[in-house]
Amino acid sequence: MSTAFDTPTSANPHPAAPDLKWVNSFAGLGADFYTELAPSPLPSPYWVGRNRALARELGLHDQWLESAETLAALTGNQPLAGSRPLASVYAGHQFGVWAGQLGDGRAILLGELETPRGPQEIQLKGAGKTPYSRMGDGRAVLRSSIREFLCSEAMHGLGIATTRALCVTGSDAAVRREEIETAAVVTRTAPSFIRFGHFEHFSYRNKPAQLKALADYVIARFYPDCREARQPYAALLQAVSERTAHMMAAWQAVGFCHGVMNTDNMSILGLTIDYGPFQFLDAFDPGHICNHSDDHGRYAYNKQPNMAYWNLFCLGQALLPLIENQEDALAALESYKTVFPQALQARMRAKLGLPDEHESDGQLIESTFRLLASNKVDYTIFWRRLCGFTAQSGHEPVRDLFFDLESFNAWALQYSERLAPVDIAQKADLMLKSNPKYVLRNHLGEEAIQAAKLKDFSQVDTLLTLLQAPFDEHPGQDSFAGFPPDWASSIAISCSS
Ligand SMILES: Nc1ncnc2c1ncn2[C@@H]1O[C@H](COP(=O)(O)OP(=O)(O)OP(=O)(O)O)[C@@H](O)[C@H]1O
Ligand SMILES: [Mg+2]
Repeated sequence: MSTAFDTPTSANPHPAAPDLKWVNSFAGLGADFYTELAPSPLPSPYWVGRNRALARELGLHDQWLESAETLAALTGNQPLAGSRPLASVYAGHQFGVWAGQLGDGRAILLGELETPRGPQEIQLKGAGKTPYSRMGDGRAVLRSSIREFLCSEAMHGLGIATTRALCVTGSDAAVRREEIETAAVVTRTAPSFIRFGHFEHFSYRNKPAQLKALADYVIARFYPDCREARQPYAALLQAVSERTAHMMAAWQAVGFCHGVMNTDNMSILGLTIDYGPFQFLDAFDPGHICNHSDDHGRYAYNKQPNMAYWNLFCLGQALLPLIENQEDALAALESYKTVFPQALQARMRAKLGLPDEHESDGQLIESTFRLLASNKVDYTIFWRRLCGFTAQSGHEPVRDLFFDLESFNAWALQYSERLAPVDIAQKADLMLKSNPKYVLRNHLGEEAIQAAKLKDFSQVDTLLTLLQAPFDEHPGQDSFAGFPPDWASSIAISCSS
């Protein structure tokens, strides 16, 4: 099939400037939804990390991510022909409180590209001030940009719905946070960056026509089945609730803490969005709070599923003028309460290597979580070691992780009994595909960041390779799959980014 991304032709001689096909459908919503503006340039940009696999998926030439023109364009220093840069307006509830109008304060949407994976929006995060920057400087620092770049690809590698990251470019331009840092820009992609907060904005401003236009746009592009429903907007709320439920089950199963689940950070497509103070659990602590700015633990690991429901409730309220009937809205939200536990249980069964469902599985999963919590066991290492556990053998490497051996032995007996009828090869295969060896632990990100600050980007590259295939063994790279060092617990990740 011939696409706009095929090998260069005489009409399109430079691989750095492929004939990108822009659609820019969001811009078609009209001026109430955004402000058109160009990104602000940064001096002397350089590459920090490049995701060639994603570039290929998007149908871009390999050389595209090598060229100086692309570097300039994705740092915001040079326009890309056909793009239509804009910052969108949204609102949100932050830490449970209505925050009023927000918007893309440092992210600029270049537009939407036609790609072999369907239309994809291209956004530059950290590309300068916009009318929605409020007190912010419109910038993102190198540290947080590397974290976002690596984590979005890690989540994708884990099979979790997420925005993606094509590259990070840096500049030595100074950015003031707690200390002086340097600037960076992450080029992100997603079918859409629309958040719950976009709907809240038009609802709270009492703009029903815009609210309806936005809902119709989202339905037409992403939830076309809802159009056929008796109440399309209630159907939309239900579909978003279900996607969010699947995303939350995936987070909980892998031990991912998001850290800032405000409604402006909830994607209408059920994608993980805004990688700020996130963390993959080291020792299993259900009440773990990864965001040092989250004083009351609103977004602690074990509260995330309820917070997602709270956020969906806000979306439901925002959609009420369209749904009209409160009963329909509540019924649509109910789906979260059934889909989330089912999806979580399915994921946990896979982690335990149980291909079929059994009525005692819920109890086994509960007792596994309790055991991990009381022994503060490393979450990722436990599950990976468990892949070698059978009813007859492989207990030792798992037992070594526990100090309360009596409880472990009781649990191991319960698990062994459940495993008895399961085919060993099938179990191992399922578990090795469900329990990653590599996750982006805080200390791994931190080491890559420290090296990157000295202009050594090799660890960013290495981590990207490992995290894009986190279930594979990667011989020779075991040091990236080990226990966190003692200093890892002193890493303080806050909202500052
Ligand atoms: N340095 C900054 N300059 C301008 N606006 C900012 C800055 N940091 C955050 N904001 C804005 O503050 C609000 C909340 O920020 P939050 O940290 O949730 O988002 P973010 O990390 O900037 O981006 P995103 O959600 O797009 O990944 C958003 O409207 C965001 O654009
Ligand atoms: Mg945000």
